[in-house]
Amino acid sequence: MPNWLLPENIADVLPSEARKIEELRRRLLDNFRLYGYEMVMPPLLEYLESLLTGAGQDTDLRTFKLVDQLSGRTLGVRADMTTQVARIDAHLLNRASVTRLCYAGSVLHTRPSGLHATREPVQIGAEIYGHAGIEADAEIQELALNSLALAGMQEVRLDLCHVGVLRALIANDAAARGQEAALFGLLESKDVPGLRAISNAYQPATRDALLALPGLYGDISVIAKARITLPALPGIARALDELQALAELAGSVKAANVTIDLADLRGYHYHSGVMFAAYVPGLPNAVVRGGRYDHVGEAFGRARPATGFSMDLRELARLMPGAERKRAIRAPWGTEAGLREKIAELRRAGEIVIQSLPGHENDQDEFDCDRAVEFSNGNWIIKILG
Ligand SMILES: N[C@@H](Cc1c[nH]c[nH+]1)C(=O)O
Repeated sequence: MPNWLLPENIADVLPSEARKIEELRRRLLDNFRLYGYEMVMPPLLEYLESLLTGAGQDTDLRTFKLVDQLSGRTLGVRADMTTQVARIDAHLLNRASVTRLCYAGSVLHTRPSGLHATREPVQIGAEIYGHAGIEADAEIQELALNSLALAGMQEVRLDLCHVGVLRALIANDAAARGQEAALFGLLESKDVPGLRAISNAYQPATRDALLALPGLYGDISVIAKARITLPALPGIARALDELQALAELAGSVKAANVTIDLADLRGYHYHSGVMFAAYVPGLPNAVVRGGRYDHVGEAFGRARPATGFSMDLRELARLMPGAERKRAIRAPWGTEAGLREKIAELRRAGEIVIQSLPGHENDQDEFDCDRAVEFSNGNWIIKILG
């Protein structure tokens, strides 16, 4: 095996793709700033216990582990920056007010999340801490949809769900308590026979509700149907009200097609309330995931309401149309003051100027040199190339 082969689902990013990713990263971060989000840069590695605090078993399985030669302790490479940002909010900032934070950076996954998925996504996201009301979720949802629009995504499907429905059902039935993980798993895979088997000993109302959840999928009318089908527990009523408010809000954004899926709890292991995932044509996996996770701050010793979203820049950039080749100016190699001054002036004006190294006059692959700097009648001038 040649020793320059890369591991499976790990790849180099070549120039035109790298430029798309970087331009999108800048565009999204600049937009987050317009909403008042402050950027933070958590470390790539942390002690494993801190990295996995509040993160759930799913994150544990996705985390690469290694031994720290300095302390002898186990370190983890981040698989998701969201909980790191919650740690920053809980411990380092220690603010009592609302805090808006954003981030962008590589994360590593031990296993790809799909057949062709990368194990090194470039995660970008935004989080709000300190507000428990639906208004924060509404802002996050708007920003997520807005980010997809900035990435040129025209057709977006937004799936909304709420972990509060299942939690309320479990809390209300002694026989179901302690079986939360199994129930989440069965609902994730929409395993109705499995749900039927596990719920044998539950109250009939809990059982009927669990068996109804996989069918509570569709447009906003599902919420009204759920109000009739599911038991009238306060936790369920609250969850359905929140879903209704967010679905109406998202429905008013043009190009977003909203669906409700009360059994879609895939990949949400630290979330505590309303959750969403956005899908675009051409990609089976969600391009954006987000939602409320009020208990993670508590695991860090400081309870803070939290909600946010994140997405993979690599995947988004791949869905965008190919970047056009950038127009550039070719200049000869040389050290004369006049030439150097001319080149500097053009670059100050935002032009790309590429000096040809001797013997490599036609090498500029990514750039379309439509002009050239030339010496004519004692001056350095720009010549349009045909
Ligand atoms: N980081 C979560 C999404 C999220 C961000 N903030 C809240 N939830 C994920 O990757 O699924």
